[in-house]
Amino acid sequence: MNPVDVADYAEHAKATLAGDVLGYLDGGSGAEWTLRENTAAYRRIRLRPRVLVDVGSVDTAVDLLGSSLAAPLGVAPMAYHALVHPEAELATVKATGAAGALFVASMFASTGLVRMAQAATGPLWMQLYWLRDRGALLELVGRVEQAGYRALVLTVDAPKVARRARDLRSGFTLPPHVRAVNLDAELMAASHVAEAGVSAIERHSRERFDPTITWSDLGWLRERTRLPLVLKGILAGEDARLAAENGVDAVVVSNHGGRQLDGVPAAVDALAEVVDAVAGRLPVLVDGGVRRGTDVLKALALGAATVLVGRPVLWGLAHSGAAGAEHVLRLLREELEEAMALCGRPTTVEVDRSVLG
Ligand SMILES: Cc1cc2nc3c(=O)[nH]c(=O)nc-3n(C[C@H](O)[C@H](O)[C@H](O)COP(=O)(O)O)c2cc1C
Ligand SMILES: O=C(O)C(=O)c1ccccc1
Repeated sequence: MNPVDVADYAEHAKATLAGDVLGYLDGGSGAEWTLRENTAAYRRIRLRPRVLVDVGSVDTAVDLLGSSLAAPLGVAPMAYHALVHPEAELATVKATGAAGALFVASMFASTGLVRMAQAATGPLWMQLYWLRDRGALLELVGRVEQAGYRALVLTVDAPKVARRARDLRSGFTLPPHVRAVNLDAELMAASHVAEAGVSAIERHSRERFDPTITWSDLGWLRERTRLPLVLKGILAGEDARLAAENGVDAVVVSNHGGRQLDGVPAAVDALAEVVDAVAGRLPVLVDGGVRRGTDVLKALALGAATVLVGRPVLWGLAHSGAAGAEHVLRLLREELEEAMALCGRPTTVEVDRSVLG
């Protein structure tokens, strides 16, 4: 049967992917409470439509850090797209451009960063973790700048990767053909070996990520790149304010898709606090649990500039490569268009908190 919504793609992935890969993709940390909250929270938010508004044409376009997007949608940075399809990030990058969305490549992408840039037809950002080896970090930043990426996204909610029970139970390790090709061979090797009680991904992050960095270190990176700097993994208003004061250009409200600290609220429930704290000084993005166009509308209403989508894109990629990933993004965009029309808000600038009931 042809998928008609994101839930259909989720079901297809569940029925067809190998158990350990599915567990790595779909799973979260701890008791997976936050993971469940991410989707449950959207279902608790109610919409408040206005009627007899001319919605003969609906425009989903937004501007974000100097780029214009046909839809307020982006692909969240996710490691190793090659786990689910041989065309990997080349397929998802092409799909994203075709859908008019933003692509955020993971530092742990399984495709070369130059090849991703060559396949891109829309804005492309690169996500980074802060490596203990600052030389290696800067060298990577140089290659990212050179390749034409338009922003750096520093993920700050993972000084170490959290324990994920599904990966420990399955003994998940990367298959030999899946590698973080933009990082050095030593780092890559660690992710292929399992060890009792520590997943391969958890271990290499512990060895290579720098858990000591603070706001003052951010200045060091800020001085060494001209690219806009985005912080991903903000959940507190105080941190959003500090971001604005420390030369950061945008923040992503995120709990890492329920994969880091379990027990934090759904990203969408933390959104208003962050939006209010930055008070228009920075664009605020959000990710986690977006599965419907109405979810996108709710996030925009709470002040998000753009919404990032994670797992659904990999479900689409697993289903049918670039076509599936593009269909997932187009579905969300079409559902958003429909929701905006039915809510009586034909442009994104008209979407504010009055949309919420
Ligand atoms: C398989 C997988 C890999 C991920 N890898 C990364 C990563 O390399 N860097 C990062 O900042 N976030 C990573 N994330 C988190 C996503 O960027 C995003 O925050 C999350 O998936 C959003 O939630 P959603 O999947 O419910 O849309 C990953 C998430 C998944 C599911
Ligand atoms: O799996 C993840 O969520 C993630 O962020 C990650 C971290 C390090 C390596 C690969 C993925």
